[in-house]
Formats: sequence, C-alpha cells, structure tokens
Amino acid sequence: MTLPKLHEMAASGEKIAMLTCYDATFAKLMADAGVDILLVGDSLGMVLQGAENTLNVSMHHMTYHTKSVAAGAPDTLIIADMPVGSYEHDNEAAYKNAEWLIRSGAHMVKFEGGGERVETARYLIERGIPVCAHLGFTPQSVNQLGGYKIQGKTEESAHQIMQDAIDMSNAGVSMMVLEMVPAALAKQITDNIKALTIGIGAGVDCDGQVLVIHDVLGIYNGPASKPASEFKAPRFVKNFLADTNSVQQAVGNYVQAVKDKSFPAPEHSY
Ligand SMILES: Nc1nc(=O)c2c([nH]1)NC[C@@H]1CN(c3ccc(C(=O)N[C@@H](CCC(=O)O)C(=O)O)cc3)CN21
Ligand SMILES: CC(C)C(=O)C(=O)O
Ligand SMILES: [Mg+2]
Repeated sequence: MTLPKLHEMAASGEKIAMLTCYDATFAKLMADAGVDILLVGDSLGMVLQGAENTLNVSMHHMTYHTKSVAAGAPDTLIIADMPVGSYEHDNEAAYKNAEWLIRSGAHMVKFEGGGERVETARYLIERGIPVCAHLGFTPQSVNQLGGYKIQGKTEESAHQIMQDAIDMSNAGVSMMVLEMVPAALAKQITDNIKALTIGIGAGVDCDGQVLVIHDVLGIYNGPASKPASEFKAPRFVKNFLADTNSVQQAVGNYVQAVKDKSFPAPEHSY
C-alpha cells in the first residue's frame, strides 16, 4: 500500500479501511483480511494498559508496539501516533521522536491538533516524514475539552475545525483523522482539501474510516478502575463480532462494510 494508491482509491470512490493494531498476530490477521492501513494508536494506553485516558503513553510504548505491528504486516501501510509530550514543545524533538517511530517500522506519524501544530507538521514533512493530522475530538486534550464529546457543533467551532483542516492540508499532511465531528462538516472538509480524510464518528463521506480493534470485537468495557456495568460504548462504535464467530471474519466484515459504505450508518454518526 502506498500513498499514491490511496489517492487513486479516494479518486475512484473506494473507501479506505483503517483499524488500530498493536501486535504482530493482529497485524497479520488484518493484512490478510484486507485492512488498508494499520494505526498503532496511543489508544493502547486505554485498551492495553487499562488507563482512563491516553495521557500516560510514552515513546517507548509506541515504538515497542510499532515494531511488533511492522513484524506482522511487512506490506501494509503503518501509521504510529505520537504520544503526549513527544511533539508539542519543540520541533527538533518532534522530528527525533518521529524518526524513532519510522525506524521502528511506521511509514507515517500522526499527532493531534490544528493551527498550533502547523509548523511542526511542516518541519517533519520538509525533512521527509509523512504526517497524518488528527482534528475534532483530540483525546490527548480530553481535560481541556471537558470530556469525551462531539466537536464542531457551533458555527464558530465548525469554522475553526475547517480552517485547521485547510491549514494542515496546506502544510502538506497526507491524511487527517476527523474524530467526533458532525457528518456534514466532515463531508465539507473532505470535499475541500487535498489530504485524505479518515473518520471516526464523522459520517460516511470521509475518504476512509478507522475504529479501535477492541471496539470492533466488542471487548472493550472501560478502564480497569471502573466496573464494566458503568461503561457505555461511544455512538460511533459497532461490534462486528456480534454477527459471526471468528475474529478474522469480524475484521473482514468491517472492511466490507467500510467499502460498501454500510458503515458508518446514521446511527453511528452525529
Ligand atoms: N476503545 C477505545 N475506542 C476509542 O474509540 C478510543 C479509545 N479507546 N481511546 C482513545 C480515544 C478516546 N476516544 C473516545 C472515548 C470515549 C468516547 C465517548 O464516550 N463518547 C460518547 C459520548 C459523546 C458525547 O458526550 O457527546 C459517545 O456516545 O460517543 C468517545 C471517544 C476515542 N478513542
Ligand atoms: C482512535 C484513533 C484515531 C486514535 O487516535 C488511537 O487509536 O489512538
Ligand atoms: Mg490516538
């Protein structure tokens, strides 16, 4: 999988299927099931480590899991999240950390934020590192945003997200994840920027979709510190294992549902 191929897919209307992945066994299974892109997400702080948020994930965690995923899927495009503290403060440190992820097997790095991160995106891209942006709900800012909630609901915040998308695209990012934004806004962004858009709770009109694999399998029920009975899955999640008895088939059904645009349905969107 290459970036030109992904642009061809988008131009021909074929949707891009992305899933989070953290180890070699799942990487191989996902590659065989036709997943186009594997995201080594800092969601691993929540789904692997049992934390309440992604704020305590380190570069060591990210490089360890990136190496495992790369070992399992040598021919699949791999994106790795830059964790909290690895890119916000200075661009040289951001470059060194991004390079470490690339040397661990990632082909592209992803970090959260818009306008305030444009110069960092430019800095890495100028030095040959492909970048994926992440706009809308940005989990690393959960405490500033005041909880897990939809972004871009007011005209002003929708305008801000649109401007961030334009600015990041002009800085040269190859892709951007749009998380928990109204479907109409995600469509408008997708129609107006060069970068490919990958939605999670952003409607069916993005160029592609991403979900956390644990959510696809219906096995995540909240942080280790809280009883499962208190957990309610976010609206954008769908359990693809519910209709089959094999993990391979569940992942295959997710890919199929993204490709035939039956996922996300309006009930998964805002
Ligand atoms: N298992 C898992 N799935 C994810 O999608 C995910 C992670 N972990 N960890 C990192 C971030 C955090 N994310 C989250 C976590 C919770 C909600 C959530 O509870 N959403 C509710 C409330 C929305 C609202 O208040 O409007 C929802 O119903 O969507 C959303 C995104 C997305 N990412
Ligand atoms: C949910 C996706 C987009 C992510 O950033 C992650 O898995 O960390
Ligand atoms: Mg992330």
